[in-house]
Amino acid sequence: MSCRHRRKKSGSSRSSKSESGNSSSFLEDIIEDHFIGPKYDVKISKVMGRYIVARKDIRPGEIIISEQPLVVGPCTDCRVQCLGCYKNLESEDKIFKCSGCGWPLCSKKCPGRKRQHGHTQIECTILQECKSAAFLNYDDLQDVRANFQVIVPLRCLILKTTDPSSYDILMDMESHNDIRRNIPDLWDLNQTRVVDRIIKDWGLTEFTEEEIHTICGILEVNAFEIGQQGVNIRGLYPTSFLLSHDCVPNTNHTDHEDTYQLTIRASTDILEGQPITLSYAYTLQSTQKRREQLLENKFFECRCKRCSDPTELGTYVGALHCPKCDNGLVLCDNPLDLESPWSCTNVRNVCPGYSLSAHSHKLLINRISNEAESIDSNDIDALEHFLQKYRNVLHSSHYLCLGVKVTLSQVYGRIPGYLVHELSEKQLMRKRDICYEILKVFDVIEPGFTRIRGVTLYELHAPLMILLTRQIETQPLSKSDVKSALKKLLRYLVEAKVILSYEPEHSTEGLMGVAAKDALLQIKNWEKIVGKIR
Ligand SMILES: C[S@@+](CC[C@H](N)C(=O)[O-])C[C@H]1O[C@@H](n2cnc3c(N)ncnc32)[C@H](O)[C@@H]1O
Repeated sequence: MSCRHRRKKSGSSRSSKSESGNSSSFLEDIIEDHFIGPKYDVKISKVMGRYIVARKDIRPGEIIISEQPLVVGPCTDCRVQCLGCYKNLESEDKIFKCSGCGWPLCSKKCPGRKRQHGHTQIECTILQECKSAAFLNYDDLQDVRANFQVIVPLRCLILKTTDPSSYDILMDMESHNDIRRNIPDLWDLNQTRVVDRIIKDWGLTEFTEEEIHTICGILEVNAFEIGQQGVNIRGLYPTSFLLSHDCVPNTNHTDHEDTYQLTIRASTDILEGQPITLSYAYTLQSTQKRREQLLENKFFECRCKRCSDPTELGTYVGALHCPKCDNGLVLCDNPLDLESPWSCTNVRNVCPGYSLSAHSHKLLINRISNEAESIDSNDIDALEHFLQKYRNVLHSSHYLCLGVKVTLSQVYGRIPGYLVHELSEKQLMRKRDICYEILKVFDVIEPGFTRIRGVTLYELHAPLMILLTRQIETQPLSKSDVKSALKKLLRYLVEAKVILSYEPEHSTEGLMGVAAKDALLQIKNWEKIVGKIR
């Protein structure tokens, strides 16, 4: 959702613990259920509007909603892309243009041409008849990009005649027009880029300004960011928009690479009557950043448990080290107030007292954040240097450190000079320990069967396996020690395989799931030496 519902995407408390892990038998029991009728009830609250709750107890991994989109198309900040299949076209020497309407397509044979949720015949005819391509200046990609903002609103308007019942569902979604109308930057941009383009420039006078503004709001508040491998698209779904936000969500979602079918699964146990939630913001951010983003893009102030707690549920993902005393942590005095100062929480007789205004804190974090973002994600030395440089400023679980650690967990073992069998024992232990650190924090902020957990468990298996084999080579271990180490590995891999099997087949995560299956077979080979592992 435009900070759209993010694809970043628990099990019972049992299944969400990183160290104890899930029992593999529980995981292997999971079978895809064919669902009969909705698993949720719709409720209304004064604060949140409509939201959904579990109609019965729901288990981790269970599908709650799986549905086709009402509409799909380019994101507002997208690159110039094919209107049919959404392939990025900015690196092409020459952009191919649709022979009908003159808008960008990847080729004459684009699979998304004349296809629902691609470049339909009716869209092509409308864009052609209103001579819309005359407003595309191909010498200025920025200008073409800006024009793409009109595509999804136009697709929504087309539904009014082609599929009135879908249009009614869409128009029943929250637009927050009353709030957005009073944000001149936002409203005026929509007016010039979308409303005026459709009505004045293209002459589609059958639509009203209010109607188009409402659609812009509905998209900002309700659209999901979807698409695989750098594809930058958004979609509106008939039921999934009802999930309320929580900074510790209990679901995650995936979308199908061809059909854009959205599937929402429980990541934790959700008990009957409990709200079914997802996070509209990145979970790996501090309370200040998430709340700012939610206010700016979703128009509400989050007051969830995580936001209300200065320690963010004991994870310290926003904490700083005190520059004035040993071991002091600097936390926000009142996280529900964006203007609140930050102070050292050490007792008075230990710390002389340290405080930072909200403004100074923001400047500091933005500066460090820009530095982190400028690091090449394949440059292990630079990533490690960043962690060293800020070890006395940021808590080791600070989201900026953890973001770098997530990158490190995935590049150690994958890039030339650091391929997994080339790693020294120290580097293997580093990869292993980083994975444990990541799991520990995500077990709290994004618990259960989540993409990050699946990926991190997969990343963890390689250093554990190699460390074990190297250890066996240098100092003989007893059969039972080897067996218990393999048991742990097996548990991690089984869980990774289950979680990653939810991912689209050809996505990086989906392929990792296949690799996890192969790794499991290899562990099985050890049974010839140590006996049955399970
Ligand atoms: C995608 S819509 C969810 C459906 C919406 N409640 C409805 O009735 O159409 C997102 C909007 O729901 C409300 N909302 C969702 N989660 C919320 C939360 N945790 N606290 C306050 N408002 C929330 C906000 O108004 C937000 O802009």
